[in-house]
Amino acid sequence: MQKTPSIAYNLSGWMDTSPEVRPAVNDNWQSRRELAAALRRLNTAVLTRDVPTELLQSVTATMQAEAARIEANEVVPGTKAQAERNSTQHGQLPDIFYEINPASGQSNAIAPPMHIWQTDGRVHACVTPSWSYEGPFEHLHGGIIALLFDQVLGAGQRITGVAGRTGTLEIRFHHPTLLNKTLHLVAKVDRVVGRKKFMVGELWADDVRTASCKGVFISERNWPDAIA
Ligand SMILES: CCCCCCCCCCCCCCCC(=O)SCCNC(=O)CCNC(=O)[C@H](O)C(C)(C)COP(=O)(O)OP(=O)(O)OC[C@H]1O[C@@H](n2cnc3c(N)ncnc32)[C@H](O)[C@@H]1OP(=O)(O)O
Repeated sequence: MQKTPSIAYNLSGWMDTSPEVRPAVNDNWQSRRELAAALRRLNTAVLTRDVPTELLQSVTATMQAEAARIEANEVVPGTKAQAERNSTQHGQLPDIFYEINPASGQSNAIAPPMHIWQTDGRVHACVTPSWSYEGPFEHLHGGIIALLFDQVLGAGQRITGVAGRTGTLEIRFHHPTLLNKTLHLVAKVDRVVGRKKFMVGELWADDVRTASCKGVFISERNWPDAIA
């Protein structure tokens, strides 16, 4: 009988402690990072070029064929399944989380990607959103700002030693946020009350604070101690 693989649901080591993006854990993840970067580039190019219809149709046919080649491989859906696979190719839970998260995942083409690190009791992040994330003319979409805050405040709560889910996010948009510019986010724990972690964060473009956020993250009653 095949033994059920067990994993430690421990995310320690997931977050960097310096502004440098860490190298991929192996060639497979490095290749995924490069593919994700190519997909982001393609998406932004399609959105920002006056492309002839025939070229669009041709590229679509190519991409459909390429998607089918990838889909022909074994399905391993989601972070948990990938971690439980427990193979050297797939890495451990913190590695997988680092790569596939939709806000910060280096290997997720949806992610801008934002880079997050922890230092001095705060969580910092930087991100350069492209035209793919446009909301109002030439500016960042507010829903993307919410995504960035959710991730940064959500990452910051691990300073308390216990993870939790987002209960409430309250965002104030002070100024429009430009695209194609490196933005900085910072978050910290404001206070902890029972299972509730009250987080605060800010989004900065140069010396302009364009948005600020308050978030409540709530630990589950029976959350495994290892997850932090
Ligand atoms: C996903 C896990 C990742 C783990 C690794 C993390 C580390 C790596 C960083 C990654 C960063 C990712 C960041 C993205 C994180 C998401 O995106 S999570 C997804 C979005 N959120 C959800 O889906 C949450 C859905 N809601 C729920 O599951 C449940 O409502 C909750 C939030 C767990 C609370 O349920 P509950 O435990 O039954 O709460 P309950 O006992 O009724 O209330 C407990 C206390 O909280 C208060 N409360 C309840 N709900 C709320 C609320 N919505 N707002 C404010 N207060 C509330 C109550 O008033 C009560 O307060 P007190 O009476 O004690 O003063």
